Order: sequence, then C-alpha cells, then structure tokens
Amino acid sequence: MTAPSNPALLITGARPYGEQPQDLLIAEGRIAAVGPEASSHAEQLRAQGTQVETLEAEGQIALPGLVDLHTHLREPGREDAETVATGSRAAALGGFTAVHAMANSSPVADTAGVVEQVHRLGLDAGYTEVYPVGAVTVGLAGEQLAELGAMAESSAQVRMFSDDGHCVHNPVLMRRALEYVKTFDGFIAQHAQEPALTGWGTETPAQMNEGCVSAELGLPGWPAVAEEAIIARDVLLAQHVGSRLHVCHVSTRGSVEIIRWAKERGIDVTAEVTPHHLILTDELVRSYDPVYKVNPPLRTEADVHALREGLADGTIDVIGTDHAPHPTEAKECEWSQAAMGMTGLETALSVVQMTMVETGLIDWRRVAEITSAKPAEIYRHTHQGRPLAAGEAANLILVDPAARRTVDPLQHASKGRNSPFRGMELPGEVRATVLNGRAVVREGALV
Ligand SMILES: NC(=O)N[C@@H](CC(=O)O)C(=O)O
Repeated sequence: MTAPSNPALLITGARPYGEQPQDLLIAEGRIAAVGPEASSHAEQLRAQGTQVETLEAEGQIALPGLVDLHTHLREPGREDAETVATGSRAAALGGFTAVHAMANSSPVADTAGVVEQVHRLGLDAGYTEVYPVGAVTVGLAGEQLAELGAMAESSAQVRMFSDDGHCVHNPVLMRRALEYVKTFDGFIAQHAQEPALTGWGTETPAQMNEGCVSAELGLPGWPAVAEEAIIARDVLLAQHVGSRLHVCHVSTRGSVEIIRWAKERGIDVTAEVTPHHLILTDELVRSYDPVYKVNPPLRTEADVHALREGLADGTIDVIGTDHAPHPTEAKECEWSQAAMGMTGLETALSVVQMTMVETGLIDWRRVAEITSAKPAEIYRHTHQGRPLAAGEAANLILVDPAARRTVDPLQHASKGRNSPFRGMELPGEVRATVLNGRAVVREGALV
C-alpha cells in the first residue's frame, strides 16, 4: 500500500448542511466515512500507521466546497489588480474549492494558449481549482467567434464561454456560439446588456441604475430593459437551437420573471445572482463612492426582493460572485472615471447567510445547492458540488455560523480593496476549506 500524500483528517462534531452533528473522515482525497463509523475507521487507519489529524468542529456547519462560475482573476495582464495565486487564496478563504476565471484578461482568454496558461497557474497556486472561461468572440470584440473548439480540446478542457464585461450583442454570433458548444456539452454565459440602451461606446455611458436616484443625481441611467431585452432574446435563441444558456449576474425583477417564464416552457436556461445584488441598492450611489459602481448596477429595493425570491424558489440557480478586483487608483477617483466592479470571494457566503438564511428564505441545504451542487452541475463537474457522503471527493468546508466579523478589505487575501461591505458586520466565518482531501484553510487562515 502506498502512503497517502496528505494525512487523513477526522472532523468531529460538525453539522452537515446545518443538521445533526456527525463525524467525517477524510482519507486519500475522499470522504471515507460519515457518522459513527468515522472514528472507528480512523482508529483502523492509525493502527495501519496512517497519520490521522483531528479537527474539532462542534457548532460548525459542514458544506460541500463552494463553486463560483463567475470570478475575475485578472491574470494574465492585470497582475496589479489580482493574480491567479492571490485570487486562489481569496477563494480558499471564502470557502471556494473551484472558481471559473472570466476571459476578460489581457490578452483575452480566446485561445488555447491563454486558457492553458490560466489553468496551469491555478494548479501551481494549489488553493482552489481554477477553470478558465473562454471568450465567445475574438478579443471580446463581438465580431468573430473565438476558437471555441480549440479551447474545449485544450488541456484546460473549457466548457463555459463568456464575453463577460461585454454582451454578445450580435444575435447571429450568439446563435452560432450556442450551436457550436452543443457539440461538447458546453454552454454560453451571457452578460446581458443591450449596448445601445446603456450608451455603450458613446460619450455618456450609463453610470448607474436608471430610476429615481439617477434622475435626481443627473447621472446617465442603465435601464432594466437593457438587461431584460437580451435575456428574452437569448432564451428564445437557446430554445430555437436547443442549447444551454447561462445568464450572468441577473439584477432586475423583470429578468427574474422572464427566466421563470422560460423555465416553465422547458428552455434550458440557468441564472446566477451576485451577493451584492441581494442586499445593496442604488440609494448607495448618493454617496458618490465608486466602491458602489458595478456592472450591472445596483438596482432598487423591489429588485433585491425579487432576486431573493427568485433564488429561494429556484428561478435563479446559483450564486456567482462576479469578484472583480481593481487597483486602488481605479476606484478612488471621480465616479464617472471609476472602474466598475466589486470584490466578493471573501464575503459571499456571509452575505448569503445574512440575506437568505437569517431571513428564513432558505436553509443550509439550499445554500449548498446554490453555492455548490448546482454550479458544479452546470459545469458538469464530477468531483465538485458532490454530497457530503462516503466515497465522494473531499471538497468541503466548515463554517461557524455564529461568528461575526467586521469586513476589513486590508485583511483580505485578494489584492482588490474594493469591497462594498467594508466596515459592515457580517455573520459567519469559513473556518476550514478542504480541497481534494487537503486542508488549505484551517482555523480561518490559509495553511
Ligand atoms: N462586474 C463588473 O462591474 N466588472 C467586471 C466586468 C463587467 O461585468 O463589467 C470587471 O471585469 O471588472
């Protein structure tokens, strides 16, 4: 018998999915046992000379490792904002055992060479699994399809394609992309934003949600219909060609209604919502603090309510962080000049706990679905998002739901300091992250 590369791990007293306490034994990258047999199995391992470490987790909730379909890691090209290594550390601390790195790097991830590079950097970092997302169009320019097949066949085996940051606006290109990825069971993740309705490419691009607050502040508005019109078109395109569509960062009540309508008709669409759209509103823009500038923009209280309901009833499938780190100078400037985007990896689960669990909308089992099982299923992962059961790959986390912490971005592993939650007290803390059987976070700190 060859010695395992990592010690076995006996987790005692944790509550899987927030339910009854159970012991869990992790050995050789897998969950070896759950329940009373975990400790006896651990004794057997010890008797065979295997090192078994104990992790006491009384009061902590065990969940499958989180899977983020929407992360900006900035490398290659913008290593001043984030690197695959710093983003991976942030992910592990936030409880993510897999992240999907968006293609809007520099160069854009539109070739096999770039996606292979990002994938390799993720393996080297070793804190979370990093899956590169391929661009749909060359250079995100929306004119010519990128080499989707070459990226799918590369060692990175890309299955998800997105021009995120830009909308695949041309309906013919969108149709072709949807058709193309069917051949390898891939999917297109659309950043739904009708460019003309949001002043894209003009002197006055939209700066915030179009509504009462934008009218009062005199800032160019980003109307809900600019998102909804693209989602409506795309669900019909997906139906027409029988392909899989994923809608990135849904932000409006109308979008939730359209997706609900599409699902009722059996259209193969999935959707994500960001943590920040579950809690923050456009009222915050009155401060003119660019930390609140994001795309799609913060919307209204009614939208927040509809997004929470849509997530609770399954219309919205998953949480996607849209972790978008920016260097300080890109955020600490005049509103109109500031970059769009917020960090999110290290606060995502806390915001879900606060907005969805502590409000009684969902329980921890549903948290596991929206943060792990469902995103993993969308990507067709076979070893992520799996149940906490014997024989499954050991990608899991321990969360202390009773912890309270005041968010200080200076303490974050991400290079991005642009957290809209800075100074806020959030519930919950990730105490441990186990990646393929190896503890990469212990006692709330990186190992
Ligand atoms: N979400 C954001 O506000 N920003 C994203 C890209 C984008 O979706 O605009 C970024 O890459 O910074």
